[in-house]
Amino acid sequence: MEMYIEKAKVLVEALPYIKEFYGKTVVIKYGGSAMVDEMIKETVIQDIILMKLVGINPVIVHGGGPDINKILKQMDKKSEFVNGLRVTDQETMEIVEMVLAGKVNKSIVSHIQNQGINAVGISGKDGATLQAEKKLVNGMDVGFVGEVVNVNTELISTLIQKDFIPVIAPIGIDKEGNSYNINADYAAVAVAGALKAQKLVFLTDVEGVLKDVSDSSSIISRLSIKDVDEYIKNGIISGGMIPKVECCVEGVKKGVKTVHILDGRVEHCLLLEIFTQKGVGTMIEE
Ligand SMILES: NC(=[NH2+])NCCC[C@H](N)C(=O)O
Repeated sequence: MEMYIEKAKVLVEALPYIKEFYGKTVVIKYGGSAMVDEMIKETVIQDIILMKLVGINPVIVHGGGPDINKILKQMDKKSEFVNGLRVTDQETMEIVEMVLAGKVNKSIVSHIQNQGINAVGISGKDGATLQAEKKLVNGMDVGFVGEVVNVNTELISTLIQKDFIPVIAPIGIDKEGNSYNINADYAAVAVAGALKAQKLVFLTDVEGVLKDVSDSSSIISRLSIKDVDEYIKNGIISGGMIPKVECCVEGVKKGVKTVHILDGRVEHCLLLEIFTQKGVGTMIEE
């Protein structure tokens, strides 16, 4: 009997969160290992479907995974580099768009449809969802690399209303109709902010924000955006974690209630974070 009680407790623990998040939007930035490992990929999709079936509206913004480099290589497309930065010329941009909005995007849609749930894959160009401008990287023009200047939420909102899970490839469009490659983290923040999402969840290849980077058990479970500057100053947040956390702060400032950094290598990290009290990653809030 004991065993059954434990199982019931898991569901009862989830109950207040199912209530709280019912009808709310949760944006998931899907990238890294969670996109590469077939087994993990399947569990991520399962988690998203469970969220959907308990009344949450998931919106997926995905990265490119290793596919872009692989296909550029296969097509023997040599990249030019300016001060270490890859230049996205017209031809490279076309390949990036084919891979992101074609292959990667549609593969995610297939996985969801395989489970009998409706998903629609769009790129940021569809419905002028991600309106972009050229972005200078370290003051340099590196081609068709863009930043989001405005999000038109109409198409995403329509899909949500009709019960489709939107799956968004981070490609922006400018006033002339040019395509821009957008960093998927930034695209996810822009989308979550514009939708005033309940949550933005980053699936990453790290445990979360750690107090001590060499100790994976030292995870900071909750972090207020007020404390971020100090954590950066004293080196607790450092290196590649800085831009990630800055994205989270921006999300909260744009009106997203909580932003989560999760370890996408952990099976069912989404369910564990969203439907338990302690969660498994770092939750960033006001
Ligand atoms: N890393 C954490 N402290 N997570 C707590 C998550 C709490 C709750 N399940 C939520 O999603 O809002």
